[in-house]
Amino acid sequence: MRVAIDGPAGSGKSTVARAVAKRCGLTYLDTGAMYRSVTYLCLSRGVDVSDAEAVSAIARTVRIDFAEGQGTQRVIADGKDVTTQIRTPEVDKSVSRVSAVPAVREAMVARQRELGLAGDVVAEGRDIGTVVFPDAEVKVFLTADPAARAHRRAVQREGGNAATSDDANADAATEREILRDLVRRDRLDSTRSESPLRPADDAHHIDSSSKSVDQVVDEVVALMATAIPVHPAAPAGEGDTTAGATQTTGRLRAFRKNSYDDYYDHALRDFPLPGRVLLGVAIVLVGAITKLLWPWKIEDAEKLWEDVQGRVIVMNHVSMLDPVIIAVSLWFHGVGLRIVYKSEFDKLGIVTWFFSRAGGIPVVRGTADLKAVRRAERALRRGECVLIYPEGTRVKSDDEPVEIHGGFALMAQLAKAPVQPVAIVGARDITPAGKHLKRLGRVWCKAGDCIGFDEVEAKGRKARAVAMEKLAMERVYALRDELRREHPGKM
Ligand SMILES: Nc1ncnc2c1ncn2[C@@H]1O[C@H](COP(=O)(O)OP(=O)(O)OP(=O)(O)O)[C@@H](O)[C@H]1O
Ligand SMILES: Nc1ccn([C@H]2C[C@H](O)[C@@H](COP(=O)(O)O)O2)c(=O)n1
Repeated sequence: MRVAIDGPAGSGKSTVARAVAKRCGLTYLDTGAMYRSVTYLCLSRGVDVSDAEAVSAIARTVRIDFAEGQGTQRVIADGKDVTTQIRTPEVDKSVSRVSAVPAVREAMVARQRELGLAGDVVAEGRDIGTVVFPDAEVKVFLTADPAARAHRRAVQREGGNAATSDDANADAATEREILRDLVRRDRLDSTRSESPLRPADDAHHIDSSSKSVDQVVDEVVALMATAIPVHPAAPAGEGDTTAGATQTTGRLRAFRKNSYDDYYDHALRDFPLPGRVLLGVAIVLVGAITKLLWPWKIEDAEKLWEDVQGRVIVMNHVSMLDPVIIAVSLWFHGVGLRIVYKSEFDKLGIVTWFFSRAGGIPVVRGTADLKAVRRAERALRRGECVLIYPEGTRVKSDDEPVEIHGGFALMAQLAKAPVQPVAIVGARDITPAGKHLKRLGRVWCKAGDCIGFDEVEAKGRKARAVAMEKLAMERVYALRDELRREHPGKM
């Protein structure tokens, strides 16, 4: 999904775009930083910013990249970290002039599109919704009145943050000067002939003057949740290596410092061999121990492996044994499985290390985590199964209110994959409420038939996804009730 946030200086675009990207697992693209980099290079090389030819020559040859470091996104121009240098008053004064040069814009827009190639991006600037990504699924035009923007910027320049402190003060003279500069820049940015600052016709307008950052972020995330992705994921084999994109092809080599993302984005068959062997050993051991302590059985188990296509397996969640049973069973039948797990588990490095090698895909709960959705979609297209617990967390009693998280239907819909319901009973009894010690006991699962979207009657993509969620969970609970009838007393 592409999210475009445009608006005048100081309206909060960077703050909001960064927070939305973090919350939803998307790449953040600060396009203003790119125009600033060109401006900084001009100033540092003694190039007159009114010399359009000389400025264009720099813009055409510079290579701008973004990298993570020191807790923030770093801006790299021709291999040099310019993150700090591009935020000086000197750059502020000249950047509007530089960014008005058509050849500069042409070069920057081309690089921005390249950086956004992977699709999952929150880009902010002045012309994102109108020029750079006119087909972005969500477009926001963020404004705030000039006085509020000048105050925020003045506080920021003095090392404070108007977003986190209501009574943050700044020197009145500085604030006046910043206000003058902002108004001047607004005028230049919105009246230039080339890609002037203006809202896209289909942009949502948000005035942040009296809203907190969190309120604005919530509004954007809500817009994303109702937007329909229009950019299909790159089919398997078409991964690319541009910044922010995901490399999905090629075997991962052992002992090569592969990142966690490498594991989330690659096919299981491309994982390094030593890791796969180690995982196999762990699965055999865990399978044997759990079978011994809690003899488990899957009724109609062949439904899980007789069909080779990728599918989303949804299941009720009562204990940590639930994913183990499915993972062990599918591994023994050679079916690749990606388990979608809550990113809270990633607080422990060793857990992230193990889950990534085991083919897990982390999801940031309570958000539209589109990166996770895309990863799952690609896995399904490759023929891997995706196991997901729509109940979110373990349900310890039938009286507990349960909220179903619907991302699974979107994954299936995007990948044109079916959804398979599975139920489990007995596992809840092995961890009695309030106790850590496990009890021995039998556990039963039951696999249901795959549900295709052709069984769903609703019209429209969103309505069909919602209908699939409902139908799949009804089937899960019907299977669970069948198991309870067959094995009375088991929960
Ligand atoms: N809703 C808000 N309420 C209060 N302060 C905010 C709000 N949004 C952003 N800020 C603060 O305002 C300052 C400017 O925000 P930010 O840099 O995100 O604006 P911007 O639109 O990206 O500006 P520019 O286009 O010049 O880069 C920051 O210190 C930020 O913390
Ligand atoms: N897409 C963009 C982004 C930025 N600019 C110009 C306008 C600003 O004056 C300058 C710096 O941007 P900021 O860092 O303040 O967001 O760059 C543009 O023309 N188009």
